[in-house]
Amino acid sequence: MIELAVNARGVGKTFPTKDGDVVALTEVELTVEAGEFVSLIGPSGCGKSTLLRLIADLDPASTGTLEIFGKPASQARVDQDYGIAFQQAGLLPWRTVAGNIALPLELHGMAKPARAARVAELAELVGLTEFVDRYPDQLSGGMQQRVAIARALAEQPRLLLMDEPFGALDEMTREYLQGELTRIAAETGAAVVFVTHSIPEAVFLSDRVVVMSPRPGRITEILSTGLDDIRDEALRESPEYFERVTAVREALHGIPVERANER
Ligand SMILES: Nc1ncnc2c1ncn2[C@@H]1O[C@H](COP(=O)(O)OP(=O)(O)OP(=O)(O)O)[C@@H](O)[C@H]1O
Repeated sequence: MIELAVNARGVGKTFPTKDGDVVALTEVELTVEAGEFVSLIGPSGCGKSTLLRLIADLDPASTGTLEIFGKPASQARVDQDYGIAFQQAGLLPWRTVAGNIALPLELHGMAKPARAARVAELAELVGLTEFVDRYPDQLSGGMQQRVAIARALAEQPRLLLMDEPFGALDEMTREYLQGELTRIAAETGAAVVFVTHSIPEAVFLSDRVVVMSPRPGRITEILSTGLDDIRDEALRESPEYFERVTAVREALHGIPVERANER
C-alpha cells in the first residue's frame, strides 16, 4: 500500500474576524505520497499558506480530517515528522551557521558529539561546509536560505513544508537553489509540500502541481508534471517543460491562454 505523507479530506478553514467569518479554505481533498514533491500555486489570498499551516498544525482545521503519515497533525508535530522553511530564513543572528543548524537538535537533547556530526553532514548536504563558523549577516540571502533548509532537515523529517522559501531571492540564486532542493529531496527521500507564486518554479520542482483559486480558497486542478527525476538546466529549455508550464498557466487562468489574451 502507498504510504501517504499528507491526507486531507474535506478540509476547511474559517477565520472569525470582527467583520464576520473569512472562509480561507473549503473542501480541500489532497494526498501527498511519501517522497513526492507537490507544489501549491494560486493567486494571492487563495489559502496556500493557510493549508501549509494546517498541515504543520500551526492552526487547527475548522472542518474535515487531516492526517500526516496516518496520524493527526498534532501527533505528527510532537513526533517531529516534518520540518518547516519559510520565505524569511528566520536564523538567529547571534548564532553561527553551525549553531543555527544545531538548534533543533539541541532543543531535543541530542548529545554534543552526535550533534556535531549531524551538523557537519547537513552543512555538506546544503554546500556550506566552509561557512559553518560564519554568522547570518555574513551570508548572502541564498546561503541563509540553505541554512534554513539544513535546519529544517536536521531531524531527518519525512516531510518538508516550505512556504515560498526562494521568494526573496534573485532569479539566478533561485534557479540554483531549485536544483539543489530537488537533489536534497531525492537524497533524503523526504516528501515536500512547497508554496510558490511562480509557475516555472512549481513545474521544475514538482511531481504534481496543485492549482488553487480564491474566495473561498479551494483546489481547482491537480496536474502531474510527468517529468523524469533529472531536474537540470537542460530541462528548463525542453519542450516538455514549456508544455507543462503552459498547462499550469492555463489551469490558473481557467481557460486556454490564447483565448484569455483575446478577451
Ligand atoms: N489569522 C487570520 N485571520 C483572518 N483571516 C486570515 C487569517 N489568516 C489568513 N486569513 C485570510 O485567509 C485567506 C487566505 O490567506 P493565505 O495567507 O493562506 O493566502 P495565500 O494564498 O498564502 O496568499 P499569498 O499568496 O498572498 O501569501 C486570505 O483572505 C487571508 O486574508
